[in-house]
Amino acid sequence: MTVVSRPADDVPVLRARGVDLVRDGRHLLQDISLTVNPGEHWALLGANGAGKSTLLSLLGAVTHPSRGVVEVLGRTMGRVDVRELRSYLGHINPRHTPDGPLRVRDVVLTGLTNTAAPVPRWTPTGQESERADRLIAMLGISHRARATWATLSQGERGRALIARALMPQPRLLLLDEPATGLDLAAREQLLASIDALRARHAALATVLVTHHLEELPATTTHAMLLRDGRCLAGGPVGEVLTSELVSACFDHPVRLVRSDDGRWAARAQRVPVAMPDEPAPATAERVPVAMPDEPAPATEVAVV
Ligand SMILES: Nc1ncnc2c1ncn2[C@@H]1O[C@H](COP(=O)(O)OP(=O)(O)OP(=O)(O)O)[C@@H](O)[C@H]1O
Repeated sequence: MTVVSRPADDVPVLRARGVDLVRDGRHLLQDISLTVNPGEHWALLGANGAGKSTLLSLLGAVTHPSRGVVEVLGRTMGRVDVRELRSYLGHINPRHTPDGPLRVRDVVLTGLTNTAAPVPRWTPTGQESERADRLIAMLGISHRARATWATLSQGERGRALIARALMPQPRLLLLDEPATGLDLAAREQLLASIDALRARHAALATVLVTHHLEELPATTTHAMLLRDGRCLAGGPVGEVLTSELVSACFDHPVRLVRSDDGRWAARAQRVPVAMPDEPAPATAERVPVAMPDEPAPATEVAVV
């Protein structure tokens, strides 16, 4: 195995060529090709089960392809130590659960060791601690830095996980449905944080998975539409995020609108829905029914 030195800045961050992933004899991904360059912000879109998270795992060097080649930061997967490669990747899973009753700042620091709990006898340097505080401030959660993880709201957790993923100064950030479970305000704050992050780190590349077009940050530059494990379209957002292609991707007629602030909204087009024939109203027949916890209705006894 080759030890991974700091990868060059001018190579594509990610390159997948003709990738298949087969599990239990089933193609979860088929013939996927994708190149992500520094500064590009990709959205992976598709219906439930289309293969988005599976593809993200491949791109994050978590899974190996059954066929084809995945190059992460110019290194071919299978030929390098993926643990070292992963230190250049920030993979954000909103379901990440820290191990133990950790405070937010400690969770953010575990981004350096890529572990669920602080590594025993490891202490961050002064610079690393300062970086954690700066990232926590950038994500707008300084007031919660000393709170325990369990007391955080879903939105605060989402932002803390981004800070955690940014600790090792990654070249690539992978975000798997980061807005899952957020209310409207928390979602908007999260998307604003992602936009600000992208503006501040011009060379950072990101890949964000979602099935809601409303959850795409305005700074999204490219998109790939996945359907049944295959790429339906991929490229600059202006070419891929069209009503026609998104309708084909979700197998449902959708009208896509991009507003002045750069965000997207999808409206399902009205389609006539055939209602099943309603059964003829039954003639009511009163039958005494015993309700739970109630005595059975008494049978009438004729008193003579
Ligand atoms: N390890 C595995 N073995 C077998 N099948 C799997 C495995 N992992 C995922 N799948 C299947 O692969 C398909 C794609 O799953 P994936 O989670 O990538 O979809 P997704 O597009 O992210 O869906 P969602 O939007 O619902 O999260 C699904 O049918 C899933 O059940």
